Amino acid sequence: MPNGATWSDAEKKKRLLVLVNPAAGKGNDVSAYERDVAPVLECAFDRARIDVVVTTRRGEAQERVASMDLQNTAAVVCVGGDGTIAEVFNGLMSRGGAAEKFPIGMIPAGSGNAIAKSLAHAGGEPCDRASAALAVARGHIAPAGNGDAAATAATASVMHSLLSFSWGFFADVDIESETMRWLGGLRFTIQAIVRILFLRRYSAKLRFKPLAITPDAVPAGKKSKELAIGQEPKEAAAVAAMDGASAGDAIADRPGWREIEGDVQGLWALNLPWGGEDMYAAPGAAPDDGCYDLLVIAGASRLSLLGLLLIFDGGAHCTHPAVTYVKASAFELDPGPSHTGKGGFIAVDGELVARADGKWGRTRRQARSPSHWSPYDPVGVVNADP
Ligand SMILES: Nc1ncnc2c1ncn2[C@@H]1O[C@H](COP(=O)(O)OP(=O)(O)OP(=O)(O)O)[C@@H](O)[C@H]1O
Repeated sequence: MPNGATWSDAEKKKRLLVLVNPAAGKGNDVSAYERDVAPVLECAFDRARIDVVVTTRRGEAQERVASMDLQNTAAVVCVGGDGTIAEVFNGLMSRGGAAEKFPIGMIPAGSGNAIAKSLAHAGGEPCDRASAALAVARGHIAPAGNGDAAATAATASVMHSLLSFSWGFFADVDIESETMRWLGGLRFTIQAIVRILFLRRYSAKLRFKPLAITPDAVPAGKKSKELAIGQEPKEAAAVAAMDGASAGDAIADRPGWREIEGDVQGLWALNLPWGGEDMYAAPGAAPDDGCYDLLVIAGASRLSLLGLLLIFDGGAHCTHPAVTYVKASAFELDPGPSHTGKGGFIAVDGELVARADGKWGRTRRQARSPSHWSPYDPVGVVNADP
């Protein structure tokens, strides 16, 4: 369905599958769905055609979507956070074909809500349940990933990503803050401060294929390239930092690739501009630009990281001396352990990536235990959009 279109009569006769994750955010109250979302959805779909499923465990949303009747369903609506959307997206991608372009409605009810925030920002809408419900009821569909999704060749399995790939500082903050889920989005800030105070040092080898940003290279309709020409001062400053040619060392046997090796503290690769509702992490990112925006932190002191944390909400971190910000069509990460032997997680769309041998990361409790620590194998991430 093109942007701006609304549900056709034929689609309105289909069913709407609503998946409510009661564990998302501070603990999703199903009555909040009934109060804020259901009445709006019922403007477009007959109540009897709306199937509401409250998930009972991790993985259920993915399983349901993997086996649902696509022909008779108009869309899947996620009431949860990025993890819920990631499950639904992976469930659809596992089916292949038309399922890969199946509409997903996103009602922000998680801690980060980065995907919903990015889409709301692009549409000039506020990121809240009622506005998102209205967007679903209107049937306005925007591309959010299929043409630009990463096939993440992680060690244990292939994971498809709409939003992000993170390692080191960024993933540790995300994964280790899950015990503070009751705090909502504040859990990220608190855990980031903890991680800065008890700083871990990591080593890694990061290889990436940067995209040269020049006004001449701007394909029509590509938002991130429009930003590169500079429409908003803050964003233009951030995009100015995306000079792939000056980031990293050239790799002799791989033309066009660069390498950063050594004291790399964290990598956050984003497919969308917002990394959380108040984290304008990658101002130049767009869902359909065929690349990831890489944020690499290397050699930063505690003070420097604290300073970074304070300016993350507006995008100014991109020009910080400790940050390399570059657009890349592919990248490979060979992560080493942290000097404490703890953390060093990899997360895709905020979800922990398990290791291939299953010895570590089989459960989150195991993953957090240093006795289970061993490094990941190298991970390659490519963009599905050539
Ligand atoms: N009934 C349930 N009990 C426990 N976990 C669940 C249940 N249903 C779904 N989950 C899992 O809850 C996890 C967290 O959900 P989600 O990511 O949507 O919320 P969040 O982490 O608060 O938000 P965000 O990812 O935006 O920060 C997901 O990994 C999902 O698989």
